[in-house]
Formats: sequence, C-alpha cells, structure tokens
Amino acid sequence: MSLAGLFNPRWPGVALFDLDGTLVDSAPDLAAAVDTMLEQLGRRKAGADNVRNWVGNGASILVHRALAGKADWEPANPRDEALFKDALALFFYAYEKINGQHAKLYDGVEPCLQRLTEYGCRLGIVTNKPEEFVAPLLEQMGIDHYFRISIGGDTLPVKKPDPAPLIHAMEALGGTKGTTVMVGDSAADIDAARAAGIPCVAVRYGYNFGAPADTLHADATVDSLAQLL
Ligand SMILES: O=C(O)COP(=O)(O)O
Ligand SMILES: [Mg+2]
Repeated sequence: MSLAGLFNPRWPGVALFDLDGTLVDSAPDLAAAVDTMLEQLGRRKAGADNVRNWVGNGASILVHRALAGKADWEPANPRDEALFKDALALFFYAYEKINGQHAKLYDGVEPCLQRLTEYGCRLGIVTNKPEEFVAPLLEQMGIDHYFRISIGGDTLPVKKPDPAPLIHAMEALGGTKGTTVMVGDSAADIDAARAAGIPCVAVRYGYNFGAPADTLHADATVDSLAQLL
C-alpha cells in the first residue's frame, strides 16, 4: 500500500513511534552504559559501533549481547545467570545516570511531531526500552508533551516484535487498524506492525541491527520524518 498523502490535515489518526533509532539517537548513552558495566565486570569495552547494532530488543537482550560480544548470543547456561543479573543491574545503574546526556533528536523529528499534533493526530510511543527510562529521555529531548501514551519494553508481558504493545497503544488512543501507522527503524517495529495489521514506515538513519532499512520492505521507507508530511 502507499502511504503517500496519508498524513494530512484531514487525517485525525494515530501515529505510533519507536524511540531509539527513530526519534532519538540514544546509542552513545547506551554504549557508555554498556562499557561502564563491562569494565566493572573486568571485561573489554564493546564500543559504540557494536552497541548501536545490538539495540532494539530491550535492555536484557542488549546485556546478553554485550556479555557474549556478539548479536547472536546463546541462551545463558544456568551458571551464567548470576553474572547476567549482576550485569543487568550494573547496566541499569549506569544508564539511569547517563540517559539523555549524549542523546540527540534526529533532524525532522520535531517538525513532524508538531505538524501531526496540529492535524489532530494522536501520538504514542511504543519502545522496547524499559519504561523507567522512557519519560526522562522524552523530557530531556523536549518532546514529552507530544505523546498521550508511552509503552515501554516491560509495560506489558510481551514486547515488539509481538503486536500486543502496538494494539494496546492504538486502542488506548482510540485508533483503528485503518487509521493507525507505526514508524520505526528496526525489524522489531516492522514485524510488530505487520502482525498487528497496521501499515508501517521505516527510517533509513536508525539502527536495524546493522542492516539497511530498505531490506525491511516497510510500506514506506524515508530518510527523514519530515518526508512524512
Ligand atoms: O531495545 C531497546 O532498548 C529500545 O529500542 P527501541 O526504542 O528501538 O524499541
Ligand atoms: Mg528502534
């Protein structure tokens, strides 16, 4: 389907946005927290280039990947469970302090959110980032007032690519499958939107586990959210 012209002053629909890699380039903060955690465990730092490609499935999987040093980590051996728990606690502690310090809004985000709000569109966040970190980041970026709902990776029992968080947000905002769009950077977003039966837009500048966003075959793929208008 074509999304051309969907966002217009006569479209009082619902737009759901992914956070990391779509609205905010948060990888520098996530990488700093991962590296702090690894150093505290006496391990080598992972570096921002690796961490960028490991973001998108939530904090637990990010920490598993950081401990394994690769994206396709193996499920932990029961002996590693204690190490994982310590690592996750260290990561949370470090990230809470650094969340938003180096993060930046991507170009085109603010005008897009502003225009959609003027159109009467209802906006929501559906991220896999743990809920406690979402509001502080939105506030620091100065975009919290645009969103009427925010679903984090641990708000519901399941996270993206499960469609449930998208459907939950859509229904809470009074949207229907015909009037709701999901905007994201990664396979988790596009797969969740497809499973939910709602159209999706992919951005090219995000993370997507290191793969080009065009390979996601979203309903539309854009270089900037300004192109949505
Ligand atoms: O994996 C995360 O922690 C966040 O990722 P998302 O905002 O792209 O869903
Ligand atoms: Mg993302």
